[in-house]
Amino acid sequence: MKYACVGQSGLESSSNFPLLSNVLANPTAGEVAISSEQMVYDVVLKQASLVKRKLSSSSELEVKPEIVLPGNLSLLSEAYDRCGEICAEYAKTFYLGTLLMTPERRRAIWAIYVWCRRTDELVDGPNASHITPTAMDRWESRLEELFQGRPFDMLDAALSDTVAKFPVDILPFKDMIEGMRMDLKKSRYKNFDELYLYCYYVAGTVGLMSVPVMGISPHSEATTESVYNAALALGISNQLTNILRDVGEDARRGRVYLPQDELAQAGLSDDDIFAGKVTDKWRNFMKSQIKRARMFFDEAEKGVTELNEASRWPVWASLLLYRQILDEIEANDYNTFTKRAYVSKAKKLLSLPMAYARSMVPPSRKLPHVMKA
Ligand SMILES: CC(C)=CCC/C(C)=C/CC/C(C)=C/CC/C(C)=C/[C@@H]1[C@@H](COP(=O)(O)OP(=O)(O)O)[C@]1(C)CC/C=C(\C)CC/C=C(\C)CCC=C(C)C
Ligand SMILES: [Mn+2]
Repeated sequence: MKYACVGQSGLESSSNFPLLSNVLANPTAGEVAISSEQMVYDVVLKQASLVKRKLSSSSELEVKPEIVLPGNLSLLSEAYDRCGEICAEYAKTFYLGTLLMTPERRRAIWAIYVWCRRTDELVDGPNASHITPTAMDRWESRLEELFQGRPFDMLDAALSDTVAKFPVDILPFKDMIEGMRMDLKKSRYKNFDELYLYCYYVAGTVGLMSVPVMGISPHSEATTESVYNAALALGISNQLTNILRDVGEDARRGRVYLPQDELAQAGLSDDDIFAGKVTDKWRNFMKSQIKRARMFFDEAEKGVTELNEASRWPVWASLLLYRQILDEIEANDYNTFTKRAYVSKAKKLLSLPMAYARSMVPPSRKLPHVMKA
């Protein structure tokens, strides 16, 4: 059966899918039209059931014992240390947050971070103009190899060890590569449905990769699916924020990630983006985009408390810090053409104890059913 993705306005709510409607529109003959959100939700369900199955079939906790040859042990620990250094260099606050996690979880998250960073660098880094589809295919083959225990280099070896120890599936990794491929060949997004899929590929996937390592609290009564859904929402909200912050920078590279149909509805076009003038039309457009990004952050909040206690702080910190970029965009009068919205050091510092306080809140218990008099 063939599936066709369809467009959605993206701001309405529906019962099955938390933030979007699942409208079927204009499928061509022989196709069943499903929205990007439905496609991505299927991935969430698959990941959640996979992790449940793997955990219930294993008699140990999540971490498998080390079976390594004596010489390899120190090589592996060097590889993880290098991942930690890279993480500290690129994402200091997040790195600090990981220090609260258990050593196994912490180094596994570093290994995932480094693989994501390297994947992003392929299309965003200094050599991006030389990256061909073949290079992406080779990167994907390397991924498959490392999942089968045959890493190509030291950093891959750390991830190879991580995926052997935690119930991490290859699909979100492959999907991230797919997102980078999309970035190479696509510079416009017809509607929010197309943009949603892109955001899932490049950022929602990070949530799906991280939860099996971070772990869900043993006290959580939430369903695994709902926690994965929140993780996905955090990735989407971060990426939407990233896009709103970088409108000017992306336009200078010939890229417009904003949904074309919503721009048109607001009376705007690519030319307005390239001209970079803050008008009332632009302000109104940005207000609705910010509102949507905040809805995804709200959705993400519901899941953070359900994570293992030691994993909550870095996630809260990342959520609070990234969400404040939206406040800064507002404070800059929506000028994301020439001003980069950033959160000051003072505000960042203030957010850290706030994140810590939130991370102390245990998962909520379902109230026992109370009979009405
Ligand atoms: C605690 C935490 C944040 C863990 C995630 C660690 C991790 C593996 C991060 C990888 C990030 C990465 C390098 C992704 C590659 C693609 C990319 C660059 C995406 C953008 C990140 C922001 O980076 P930056 O501002 O540096 O962007 P530029 O390249 O400079 O443009 C993204 C916007 C998305 C990153 C997505 C997340 C951080 C989502 C994390 C979600 C979770 C950890 C799930 C938490 C669980 C629940 C239940 C809420
Ligand atoms: Mn990037």
